[in-house]
Amino acid sequence: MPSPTFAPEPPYAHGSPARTAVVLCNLGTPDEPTAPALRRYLGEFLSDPRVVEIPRLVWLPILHGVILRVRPAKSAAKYASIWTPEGSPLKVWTEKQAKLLGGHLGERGHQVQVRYAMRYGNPSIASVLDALKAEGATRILLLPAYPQYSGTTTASVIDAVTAWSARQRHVPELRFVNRYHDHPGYIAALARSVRAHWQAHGQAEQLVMSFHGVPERTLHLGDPYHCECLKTGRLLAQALGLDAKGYRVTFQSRFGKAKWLEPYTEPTLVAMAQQGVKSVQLICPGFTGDCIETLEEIDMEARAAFTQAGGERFEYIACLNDRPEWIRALTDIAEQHLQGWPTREPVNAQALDDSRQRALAQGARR
Ligand SMILES: C=CC1=C(C)c2cc3[nH]c(cc4nc(cc5[nH]c(cc1n2)c(C)c5CCC(=O)O)C(CCC(=O)O)=C4C)c(C)c3C=C
Ligand SMILES: [Fe+2]
Ligand SMILES: [Fe+2]
Repeated sequence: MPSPTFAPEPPYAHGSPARTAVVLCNLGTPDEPTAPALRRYLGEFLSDPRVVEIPRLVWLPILHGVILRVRPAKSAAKYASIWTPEGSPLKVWTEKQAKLLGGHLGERGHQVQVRYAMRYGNPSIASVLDALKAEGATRILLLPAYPQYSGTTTASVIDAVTAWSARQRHVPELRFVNRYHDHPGYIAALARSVRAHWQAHGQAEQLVMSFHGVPERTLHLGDPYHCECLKTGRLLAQALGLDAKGYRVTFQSRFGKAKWLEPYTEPTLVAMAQQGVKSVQLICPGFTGDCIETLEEIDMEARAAFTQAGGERFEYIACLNDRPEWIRALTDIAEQHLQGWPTREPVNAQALDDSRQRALAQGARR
C-alpha cells in the first residue's frame, strides 16, 4: 500500500486577525438546472454510503446503469421550476445565512471568519477548509444546517471533514455541532414564523410538520433522527399551544422501494382531504432554508395532491431562511459551541510575523 502523503503546510497568513472559523455546512445542490449538472451532483450524493446503505457491488451498477440515466433530466426540470436569478435557493439561503451569522458574531465581539460549504457539489467542504487554513485558521467549528442528527446527513459532514483532516500535516482544532433540534431559539423562531402566518392568514384546521424521510431501518439500527423530529414537533406544538389533535408530523421525499419513515407526507394530505379536512398549513422544520424539497415537492406537488383530493386551502409556511430570530438563534448555537476558544483575544501579530518569516525562509532554502 502506498504510504499517505501530507500536503506541505501553508505559511500562516500575515496579520490576519481571525484565526477561528465557523463553517455552515449544507447538503449541496447542482450548479445549474441541467441534466449534466444534475448527473454530477446526484452521482456524488448517491455514491455516499451514508446516504444509500446498500452494498456497493449491488448499488453502484443500479446507480450508474439506471438512476443516473433517468433521474437527472427529470430532476433538472423540477430544479428549473424553482431556480432564481441568483441560483439554486438552497445555495442562496445558505450563503446569506453564513454572511448574516458572520455579521452577528462580529457584532457580539467575536473575531471569527464564517463561510458556507456544501457536502456535495460546490463549494466543497475540502475546498473551504483548504482556503480557511491557507488564511490562517487554526480552530474550525463545523455547523451543519440540519437541526436533527441523522447518519445520512450530519455524520456524512463529519466524514468529509475527517477525510480532509486525514490529508493534513497540521490538523486545526475541529469541533462539530451534532444537533439543535430542541434548541429554545430554534423552536422559538419556528413558532414565531407560524404565528406570523396565522396573524396574516388565520389558522387552518391542521398544522402539518413535514420532515425529510430516511429509510425506516435506520431507526431500528439506532439512528436518533426519528426521535429528534418527533421532539421538534412536540416542542413546536407546545410553543404554539396546539394539542395532539392540532398538528401532525409526517415524512417526505421517499427514494426507492424500501419502507421509509411513516406517515408519508403526501398520502397523509390526500387522506386528510378525503376525510373532510378542508384547510391545512404545512411547515418543514427540518429544512432551515427553502430548497427543492420544500418549494417543489411541498409547495407544488403536495399542494396539488391535497387540492385534487378535495382540500380547499393549502398554505405552505416558508423555512426559517433569513428570519432575524433564526439568525439570532444560529448565532447563539455557534457561540455556545465556540466557548473556550479565545475568539475575542487580540491576535499576536508578532508571532504570526515570526512564523511567516520562518516559513518564507524555509521556502527560499528549498
Ligand atoms: C437517497 C436517499 C436520500 C436520503 C437518505 C436523504 C436524506 C436527507 N436529505 C436531506 C436534505 C435534503 N435532501 C435534498 C434533496 C435530495 N435528497 C435525496 C435523497 C436522499 N436524501 C435526493 C435524490 C435529492 C435531490 C432532489 C431529487 O432529485 O429529488 C435537499 C435539497 C437539495 C437542493 O438542491 O435543493 C435537502 C436539503 C435530509 C435532511 C436528509 C435526512 C435527514
Ligand atoms: Fe435528501
Ligand atoms: Fe424530494
